[in-house]
Amino acid sequence: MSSEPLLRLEGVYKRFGGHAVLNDVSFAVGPGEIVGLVGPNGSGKTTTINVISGVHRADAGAVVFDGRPVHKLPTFRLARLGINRTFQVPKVFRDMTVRENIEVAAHFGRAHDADVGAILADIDLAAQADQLAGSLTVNQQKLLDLGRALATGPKLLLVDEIGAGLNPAELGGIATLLQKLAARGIALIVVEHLLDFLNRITARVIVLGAGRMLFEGPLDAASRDPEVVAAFIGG
Ligand SMILES: Nc1ncnc2c1ncn2[C@@H]1O[C@H](COP(=O)(O)OP(=O)(O)OP(=O)(O)O)[C@@H](O)[C@H]1O
Repeated sequence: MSSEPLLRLEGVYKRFGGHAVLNDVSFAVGPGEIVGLVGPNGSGKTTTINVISGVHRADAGAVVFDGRPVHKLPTFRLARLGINRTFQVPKVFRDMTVRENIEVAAHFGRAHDADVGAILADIDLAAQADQLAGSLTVNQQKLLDLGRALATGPKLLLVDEIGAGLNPAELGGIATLLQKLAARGIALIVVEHLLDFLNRITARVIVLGAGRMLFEGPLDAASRDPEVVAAFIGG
């Protein structure tokens, strides 16, 4: 990790109605680093991603990206700066071809010269380039969702539960791809319930419990941390 992180969350708070969903969340991510974001259901993982990507605005605290505060910027401005994400349920245009999905996404990002062929090869969908996205399998739609995010030329990619419902071979393929992206310098925050999958791609996790940061460090140490164990078993 370089001396200046790419992303810094500083004391981020988010409430929905009377419910405090994020409570003083602070962490940093460097270029090319993969960080796992884990925690029980409802602990605030997706909300963290939604705040970083501009879907929700933090009530207090700051999100600093590439040295500038970005927590008041809308999603499309953040995409142009180099922040993009995937969704738990892939958001592809089902009536467009795979290639068209990537071409459209490229217009919203930083890299207007997106190399569509290279992205299709990365996500292993070159053979399906002219098929309608709606005809793809769930795994392929997740890969296309990732490809759409890549078409914007992200420096930071937020990956929300990409592993759910995939078989071991599909998981292996996605793990390899995420590592390849990190090796190119893209920072990744990976929200995931599948700890074996996370363990393959990163040694560093942040654990949230009821919106608070419970732990930051190696995954194997997290699993021995009493507060983390209590949060997962509802203690
Ligand atoms: N737009 C919203 N309006 C109201 N409450 C919300 C909203 N989004 C999230 N919440 C609530 O915030 C809490 C945290 O939700 P979030 O989706 O961030 O959790 P999570 O850790 O990603 O959970 P999961 O693992 O189940 O996806 C939950 O109680 C959820 O119901």
